[in-house]
Parts: sequence; C-alpha cells; structure tokens
Amino acid sequence: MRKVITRAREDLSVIVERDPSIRTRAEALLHPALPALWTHRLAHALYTRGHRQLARILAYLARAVTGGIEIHPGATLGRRVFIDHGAAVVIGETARVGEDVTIFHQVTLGAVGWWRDGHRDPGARRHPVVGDRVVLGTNAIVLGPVTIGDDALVGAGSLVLGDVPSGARVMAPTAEIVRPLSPADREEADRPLSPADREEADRLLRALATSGCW
Ligand SMILES: CC(C)(COP(=O)(O)OP(=O)(O)OC[C@H]1O[C@@H](n2cnc3c(N)ncnc32)[C@H](O)[C@@H]1OP(=O)(O)O)[C@@H](O)C(=O)NCCC(=O)NCCS
Ligand SMILES: CC(=O)OC[C@H](N)C(=O)O
Repeated sequence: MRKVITRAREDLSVIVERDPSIRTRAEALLHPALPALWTHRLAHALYTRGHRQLARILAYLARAVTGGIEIHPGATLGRRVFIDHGAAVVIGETARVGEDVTIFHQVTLGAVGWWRDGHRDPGARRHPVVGDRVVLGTNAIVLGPVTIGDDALVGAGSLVLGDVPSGARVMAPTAEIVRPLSPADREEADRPLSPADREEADRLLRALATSGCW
C-alpha cells in the first residue's frame, strides 16, 4: 500500500512539474491523465496474470471517463509518464513507453495494420518502443515496431514510420503563412490591364498555344 501511495504522490508531482496550468497537487487530482494511468497500472497487472477480460473492462471504463485515453492493458508504461489533456490518445498492446515520457493529446502509438501484422511471428511486437524522457507532441503518430530513442522529441503532427535515434527531433512541415497584401500591392493587383499589357498577354497566350506545350 505504501508503494501505491508513493507512486500516486509521484504522479501528482509530475503533473504539477510539467503542466504550468496546474499549481497544486490538489488541483492535479482532477487532471484527466490520472484515471487513465492509475487504471492502467491495475489493468496491466491483471493482464499479465492472465485476467484479460477484467483488464479489458478496466481499460474500457478508463477510456470512457478520460475522453478517449485508450491504453491497451498489455502496454508497458514507465514511471512518471505524463499524458497532458489526454483526449484520443491510443497506446497499443505491445507498446513500451519508458520513464519520464510526456505525451500530449491525440498521440497514437499504433500498429501499421492487420495486413502486415498477420505475417509477423506469434507474439511479435507490432507497436513502438518509446525511450526515456521522450516528448510526443500532439497528433504525433508512430506506427509499427519502431524504436524512439531516449530524449527524442517528436513534434506535433509528425508521422513516424521508422526508428528515431536518441536525442533526435522529428519535425512535421508547418503550415504556410500567407501574409495579407499591403494597400499598395492590393492596388497593383486590382489595377486593370493597360492595352499594351493586354496585347502582350495575348501574344504570350498565342505563343503558348502554338508551342505544343499547352
Ligand atoms: C499508409 C499505410 C496503410 C501503409 O501501410 P504499409 O503496409 O506500410 O504499405 P506499403 O508497404 O504499401 O507502403 C509503405 C510505404 O508508404 C509510405 N507511407 C506509409 N504511410 C504513409 C503515409 N501515411 N503517408 C505517406 N507515406 C506513407 C512508407 O514510408 C513506405 O514508403 P517506402 O516504401 O518508400 O519506404 C500505413 O502506414 C498506415 O497509415 N496504416 C494505418 C494504420 C493506423 O492508422 N494504425 C493506427 C492503429 S492505432
Ligand atoms: C492501437 C492499434 O495498433 O490498433 C490496431 C489493432 N487493434 C492492433 O492492436 O494491432
């Protein structure tokens, strides 16, 4: 029982440390990650002792109360794993998550698909292994039996299908920022074509049409 209380206090401290919006352990008690992590610990213990159905029921209940944190009871999670926000986090059956890992919402540690996994040896891993102190940004998707090395950072919105070395940073492309036109540029864009410009444009179009590239 002492061990359970120590781990619970540790989980609360981790929330206060890594979520600036939470100031006290009392506040951390209402963090959405807690029911997921605490239930998973129990579910995993039941699962490894062969009580698959009971473990499944617990995981099902945790998913319902956390807005969709779905951790398969077979997955292994290290100490001080922090799941921020939590909505729609999926961690597959053979995933292994190290210690001090931070996981934001909508992260998937999933399999590539049944068409691939059907060809693996029975019991073979089909989900990722995540090293210690890794950060998985929101919407990061890691598929297959790949390894994310210690201290790696997987940026928001990344799709990872291969191993990531320790300490590496994975960055998804960011959205293009289109700046508004300045009043002068807008005036230029709206200006009607002069007769000379129109003639030049017609000439270019005719040249294109007869070039065979059109
Ligand atoms: C796209 C997908 C179906 C490909 O599956 P696959 O069995 O690996 O298919 P293939 O072998 O035909 O394709 C692999 C190639 O596609 C590329 N690829 C895979 N997923 C891709 C994606 N989403 N976008 C772009 N390229 C992708 C791979 O890099 C690989 O390229 P390469 O051959 O140059 O190395 C799979 O990656 C996927 O997205 N599965 C969905 C599974 C899922 O959502 N799981 C979550 C479970 S919780
Ligand atoms: C999380 C995930 O990989 O789901 C896909 C499938 N249910 C499986 O366990 O392989």
